[in-house]
Order: sequence, then structure tokens, then C-alpha cells
Amino acid sequence: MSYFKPNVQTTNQTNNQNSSMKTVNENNLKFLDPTDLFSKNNYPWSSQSKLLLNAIFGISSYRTNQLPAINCTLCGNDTFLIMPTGGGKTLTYLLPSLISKGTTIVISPLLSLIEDQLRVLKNLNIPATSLSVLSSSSLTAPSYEEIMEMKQGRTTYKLIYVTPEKINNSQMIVQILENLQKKGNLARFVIDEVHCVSQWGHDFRPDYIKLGKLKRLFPKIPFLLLTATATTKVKNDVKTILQLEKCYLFTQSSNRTNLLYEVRQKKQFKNIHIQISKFVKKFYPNDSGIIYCLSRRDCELLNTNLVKSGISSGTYHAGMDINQRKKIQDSWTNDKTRVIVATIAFGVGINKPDVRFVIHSSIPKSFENLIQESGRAGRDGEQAHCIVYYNPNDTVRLRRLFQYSAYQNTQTQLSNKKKLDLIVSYCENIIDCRRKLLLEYLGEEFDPIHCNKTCDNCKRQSIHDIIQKDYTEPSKHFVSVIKQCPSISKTYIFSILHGTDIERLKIKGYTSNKITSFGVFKTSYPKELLERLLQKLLEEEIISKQLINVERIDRKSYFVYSVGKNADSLLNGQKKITLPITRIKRKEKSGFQIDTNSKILSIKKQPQTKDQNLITNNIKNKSKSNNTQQNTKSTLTGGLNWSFDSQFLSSSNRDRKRKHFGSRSSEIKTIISTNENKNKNKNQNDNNIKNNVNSNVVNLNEIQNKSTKTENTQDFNEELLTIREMIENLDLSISSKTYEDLLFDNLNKENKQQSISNNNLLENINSPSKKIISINPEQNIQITKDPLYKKLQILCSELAQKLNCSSYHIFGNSLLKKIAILKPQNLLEFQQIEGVGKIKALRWGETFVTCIKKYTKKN
Ligand SMILES: Nc1ncnc2c1ncn2[C@@H]1O[C@H](COP(=O)(O)OP(=O)(O)OP(=O)(O)O)[C@@H](O)[C@H]1O
Repeated sequence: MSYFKPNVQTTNQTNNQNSSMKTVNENNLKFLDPTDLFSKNNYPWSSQSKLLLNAIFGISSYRTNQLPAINCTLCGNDTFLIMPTGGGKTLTYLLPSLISKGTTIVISPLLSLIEDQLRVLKNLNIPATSLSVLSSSSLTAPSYEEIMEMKQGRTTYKLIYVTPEKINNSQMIVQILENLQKKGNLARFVIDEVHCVSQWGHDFRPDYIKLGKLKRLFPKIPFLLLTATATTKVKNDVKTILQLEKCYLFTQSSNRTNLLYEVRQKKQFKNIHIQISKFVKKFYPNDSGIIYCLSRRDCELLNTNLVKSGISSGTYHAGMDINQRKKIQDSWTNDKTRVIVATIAFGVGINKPDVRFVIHSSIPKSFENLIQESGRAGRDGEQAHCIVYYNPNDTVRLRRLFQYSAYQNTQTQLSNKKKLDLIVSYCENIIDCRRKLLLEYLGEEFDPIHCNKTCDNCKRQSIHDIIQKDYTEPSKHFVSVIKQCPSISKTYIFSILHGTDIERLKIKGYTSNKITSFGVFKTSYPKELLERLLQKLLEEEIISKQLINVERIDRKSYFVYSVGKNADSLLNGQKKITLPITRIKRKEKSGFQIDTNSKILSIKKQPQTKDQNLITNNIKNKSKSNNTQQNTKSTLTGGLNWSFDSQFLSSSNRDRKRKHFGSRSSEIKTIISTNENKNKNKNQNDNNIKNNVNSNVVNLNEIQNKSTKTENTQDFNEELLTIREMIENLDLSISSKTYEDLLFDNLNKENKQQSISNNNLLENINSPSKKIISINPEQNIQITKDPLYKKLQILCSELAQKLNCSSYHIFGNSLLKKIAILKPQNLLEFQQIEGVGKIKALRWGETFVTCIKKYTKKN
């Protein structure tokens, strides 16, 4: 069998490099270049598809690979789409399901994901159901009569969701599928999270393997396979296990251009709340975020401290009972609690699109954990932060946990150790582009030039030089102390080198007259630097460590150090030890050098000499070439207290035009309606919007002024009552209309039929051009404080409560922000906003517009 890997032209607005596709041979499989085959807009369904895109989903253009994947599956081919999280995989089966005759079967791994998706579809009036829970109490189950109809091979549902377990264990479901096929009503199988098929994937599920029988039972039904990540091994497993003979493969970069990656130094966990609350208050005071902790205890401690410092947060971990967990998750999903402080127990089935930051308050367990957990940020495509707070001591904690785990055999422990080593080098690395390191781990090449300074290392490189400083002599002192004091703990090593804590050292017999390197460092090497050096010596196997009290998992267990197998090569001068340090790039001629490593900001007027330049460049080049050779196994260490905080806003002010913190979020762009509307008021409104958006200043000032006004509580409560009243009176009967009724509601039945076969006529049905705006980081801060945005959020959450769904099922926060900026004054303007489809506009537009008009009149 072979994959046919298309090289498809991009049709979206994302970064070009993101869309670049290779046409290389993969695993000696032949790939065709079907650009001409699937990227065109001249298929019989092309106009209909474009119309549905606009009318149902409120979207004006396809993203990378969406169009070719849609065309490919509609042509009846088996299609494998690998697209990063938040890339828009769902659309590639929703649109075809509305166009194809019959029903699309979606196999999805989790009931919670299925239920979430069914709520989305319900709000779009797309007929969908699930056969996974057939009890009558289930909100998602079809009725008895509907099941009977399905058994006859007929159904009005366009989508049926089912878990793999159910499809494997229910004879009735197989019978339904067979009868749907017989009657020509089985459109396609969609297998979501298809990497679960493979034991090499991160979420292997045995029931996915059994899905191999589907191709045997339904050889003519096309498969659409979806995942965010698949290594070559996983891809091969997918095609073999699912028994696909010919399958078109669409891949693209896993790069999430809208995520900002950063590693920050952490001093002590008990004070981490100070750093985190400062960050949250500054950047995301009213946005959602997740903070991951290593243990339940850490979650509780951090949460208590965050609440004390005024952050709206709650905990989620396996130690809480299921009701408590559900309560906090709902509160977070519906924007009542802003931040969730959780262990990795939180995450599976989390679909909230507008998570603006994911913070690891301690080192993640592995690269996979980092990618998966931070990947929950920015699923709506808007900019989001992914920050790891790192302290070398965290690794000691993790190693200890791995070592104690009673369930793990030696091999698992070794693999955990390797994984930990990799993530440690990532955290310690202050040179290489973080995007590059992450993507290389996923087996993808990435040129850091495309990072556009959206990771701390690239950002730092633009203002700092990195130089390698020789620490061979200090390292010899480390080894000397360890040689003289066998099995010594880290605290004692540091005290001896610093010459502090003399009384404690005396008790142990460690005195200056006995130990040659006693007090050599005095105050010249801060503890952070000694930690880095210790880590480096361990990596180089100059020293080694061992856990004491292995049978106990309490705080008394600790590591002791002894000389490693490479100690002699250091002592006899064969081996040199260097650590990268950073210094601010000097301006021409009279720059200032800041030695960030020594923690003493020594400001010297010292222009860089030719030789220094040479060294810097050599090191940079060397690091580059090492990089390509070693892949992610970079062992460069660093420890710089540097963050986006200090650079972010000021530089984006200076350099606004060039900034690209995310493909779709860097600057405000508008596409103003091309529909000729003679109405003078409307034109006036359009102009207002156009001016506001294009000037990029009017809006911000306006928002800023308003946000500084403190709101009168009485007014606010009255407003809330009016909102509730509006929702009470809202006519929800529109939900009984199908998507087709709404799409064609300007036409009578005859024309409806005609229009389906006449794409031109379809195009003429009111489908306004979309206004596309993106919100940059500064605007985001302003808009989250905007009273209108807050009102719209309340309106949305009240409405969600009434409809028994989550706020984001109605409108996500990023869309609400855009609505608050554009302030649509009528239904047409409301529907013109990118992300608002006709169905949602018809259902709730009036309510939202009324709220906005009332607000604009008052202000
Ligand atoms: N062409 C498009 N233009 C604008 N927004 C889009 C487009 N396609 C999808 N989206 C939006 O992108 C967001 C993410 O889409 P979706 O949930 O399908 O991502 P996904 O690839 O399935 O991610 P995950 O792997 O996390 O499930 C949704 O809010 C969706 O409405």
C-alpha cells in the first residue's frame, strides 16, 4: 500500500512556513503531487461548500489543508489529515457531512468529547447524535423510533458519533452500519485521534486496533483519519492496522505559531505565586488559564496563595471527589473561575478554545507532557503563552518520584530518566529556538528564522550575545570536595565551597583545615550558578549521584554525590567545562556589558574587541552545527532570569508592524463588506467600524477610557436583570429548523431543490463578506477590561445556562472580544463578523445587538 502525499497550495492566512509541505519519499512510499487534484474550487460541491462555510460556520476562508482534505474525502478517497491542535480538523468532516448524501460516522475516543461536540452542533442546528450511551436519560441519545429507523438503513441525522469500544462491542451498531450502507446512506467513517491505533502513539487504545475490521466490512466507504501528531511509526501503524490500500496523506507543520514559548527561572516553589500572579494580572487579568503542578499538595498551596493575591482560581486533582472536580471544571469552562491549578489529571477532553496561558509551575515530566499540556492553550488560534517555571531542584523531585514508583520496572524507570534528561536540557537551554527544539522532537525540521522571536531564546538572541564562559577551575573544586568527602549531599558541598554554615559543617567533620577547597567560592558564585554547574557536571559524568533511603518516599530521602567516570579527564586537563552566559548586545562603539550570570549587574563601558566578536560568532556557529547533529540532545545550560514581561509590550510598541506573535493575531486586518448596501446609516456604520479598526488607535483609546471608569454596581445589577429578562423572552423555537431550512429560508421549496443543483444561485443567497479582525496583546489587555465585553460575557454565560451548554458553545471569548470592538448595530453587521454564522446570528443576534445598542447609547 502507499500513501499519496499531496503538495497542496495554501489557502489560509497562516504563516507560510507552517503550510509548507514536503514531497519527499517517506519510508520509501511513493507520494504523488496532487496539487491540481484537490486544491481547486471547481468541484461540483465547491460553491455549496463555500456557502456553508460562511453561512453555518461564519468563516470566510479555509485554513491550510482544509480545502484539499475536504475535496479529497468528498471524492470518495481515504484521507489522512495530520493537523496541529486547534488547526481546524473538525471542519474537514463537518462540511463534507452536510454536502454528502447520507450519514457520517465519527469515531471519537471519549464520551465527554462527543457530548461537547454534540452541543456545538446543536447550536448550529446540525442534526447529530451519539450511539454510545443509548439510555433514555442521555441528552445525546436518539429516540427509540429513530433507532428503529436506523436499523432500516435510514436516518435524518447527518452525523452519528460513537466510541471505538461501542462500535466493537455492539452487534446492533454494526447492523445499523450495514443497513445504512445497503441503502446508500453511509457517507464516510471519520476516525478522530487516530494515533490511538498505535502503541507508539502517546494514547494507545486497544479498541482502536479492532477498528481494522471496518475496512473489511465496508470496503467502499471512505475513511477520514484525523490526528494532531503522528510520527512515521504511528503513520505506518495506522495504514497497516486500519487496512488502507491507498490513502492520501495531508501533513503540515506541527508548529503552533500563535503560542509563545518561554522558560523562566524559579527560586522557590513556595513563592512562585508572586511571579505567576504578577504575570496573570499584567497580561490576562480576565482570561482563562491552566497552571500545572507536580503534586496535589503543590496545587493546594499554589491555589491558596493565588486566591490570596486576588486571582480567581481553583484546584483540580485526583484527590478531589468527582463532584468537586466537575464543579470546578464547569466553573472554569464557563469563565466563572479564571485559572485552574491542576495536576496532569486535568486535560483529557478539555475543549475550551480560549485558554490564554498554560503555565508549568515545575518542570514537566517529559517533552510529550510539555507539548500536550501546553498545546491546550490558544486552540482558537489567538495568541497564548506557554511558560515553564524551572528550578534544577525540580528534577531531583521528579527523579525521586520515578525511582520510587513501585509499579515501574527498571526499563520504564530508565526511559523516564531519559525523557527527564531531555526536558531538563530544554529548560536549561538558553540559546536554541524553543520551537525548533519542540518540533525536532516531533521529527520535524524547523528554521528558527520563522520563530519571529516568539520564544524567549530567539527574543533574547535579538538583544543578547551568548558567550561560553570557562568554568573548568571551579569544576575542579567541586570534584575535589566530593573526593575528600565521599557520599556528601548537595547542601554540604555548597556550604563547604561557600565557607558558610561552619558550625553544622564542624559536626560532620568538614573543617577548613581538612578540606582543601573550603570557602574557595566565598560569595563569588551564587547558589543558582552552583546548581547549574552541578547539573552540567552530572551531564558530563564528572560526578554522579545516588538516592539515599530508597525505600521511603518522604522528605528525608536525598541524593549524595561521588566522583564520576570522567572526573579524571577534568582533573588532568583533558576536559574543559563551559557554561553559556548572556550579555546585552552592545550598541556600536560604547556599549554596556552586563554580566547577568554573576547576578551583580556590573556595568562596564567596554566595547567588544575583534577577538570577542570572533569568539561570540564561533560559539553561535558551533551551537548551530551542534544543534543539527544532536537534535534535541542539546546539553547547553543556562540560567537567565529573563522573560517576555520585560520586552513584550514595549517592543511591540516600537516595532508594531514587524511583530508577528501568531499568524492570525499580530495586527488588525479588516475586510470590509463588498456588498453594495444603499442604506446610508449602514454605510456610516461600516465607515465607523472601518475607521476604528484601521486607525488601530481610536478603539484602544476608547476602550482605555471606558475601562478606567468604575462601574456603578447598581447600574450593573440592573443591566444583569435586563439581560436575564431578554434571555427569558428569547424565542428558542428556531432550533427546530434544520440547517437547510435556515440556509434556504429565502427560497420556496422548488427553488430549494433547484438551488442545490445550481451553485450560482446558492452564491446569491445573502452571504455577506466577513470582517476579520485580530487582537494584538496590548489590545487584548484593554479589551478584557472593557465593560461592554464583560456584559457580552455575562449575556453569553446566562444564555448558555439556559441552553444547558457552555458559554463557548455560543460564542468563544475571543469572538466576544471582537464583537465588543466592532459593536455591530444590526443583524447584518453582526453576521459580518468572522466566526458568526447565519444560524447563530438568527438565533441570538438580536439579543446581542440589543445589548450592544443599549450600551453604545448610554456611553
Ligand atoms: N477556516 C477557518 N477559519 C477560521 N477559524 C476556523 C477555521 N477552521 C476552523 N476554525 C476554528 O478553529 C478552532 C479550532 O478548530 P477545531 O476544534 O476543529 O481544531 P482541531 O484541529 O480539531 O483541534 P484539536 O486537535 O484540539 O481537536 C475552532 O474555533 C474553529 O471554529
